[in-house]
Amino acid sequence: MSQVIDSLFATIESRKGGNAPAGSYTASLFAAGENEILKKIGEEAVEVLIAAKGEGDERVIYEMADLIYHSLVLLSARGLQWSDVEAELARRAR
Ligand SMILES: N=c1c2ncn([C@@H]3O[C@H](COP(=O)(O)OP(=O)(O)OP(=O)(O)O)[C@@H](O)[C@H]3O)c2ncn1[C@@H]1O[C@H](COP(=O)(O)O)[C@@H](O)[C@H]1O
Repeated sequence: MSQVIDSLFATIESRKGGNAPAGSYTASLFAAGENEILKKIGEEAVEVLIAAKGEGDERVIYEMADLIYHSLVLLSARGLQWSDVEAELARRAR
């Protein structure tokens, strides 16, 4: 599972710096800036809540995937790594 996130994060990183393929949504988010990324995270978080309160597990999974993707874009925009989050989770493990 971690491989899926590692691979997605690497793709997100590759969309930085002007070498993204035409039509890249990730590149458009980087171009729009951190406030826009934060806005998307807020929207996606609300969509997870709405799905969990009444739309069923399939929608929860779908919206959570959107939330995780946008969270990875935020990490990348801030120069952070997915491995930073993994390290924090590992630190908490008991
Ligand atoms: N995992 C994602 C991913 N998850 C969500 N999104 C986009 O996030 C946006 C979510 O927007 P909204 O919530 O407003 O929802 P929407 O437009 O109504 O669409 P829904 O997703 O809700 O159906 C949509 O445009 C989705 O396509 C993603 N866009 C890209 N990726 C991955 O990122 C990588 C790079 O993609 P590009 O930058 O587009 O090349 C690829 O591996 C993609 O699979």
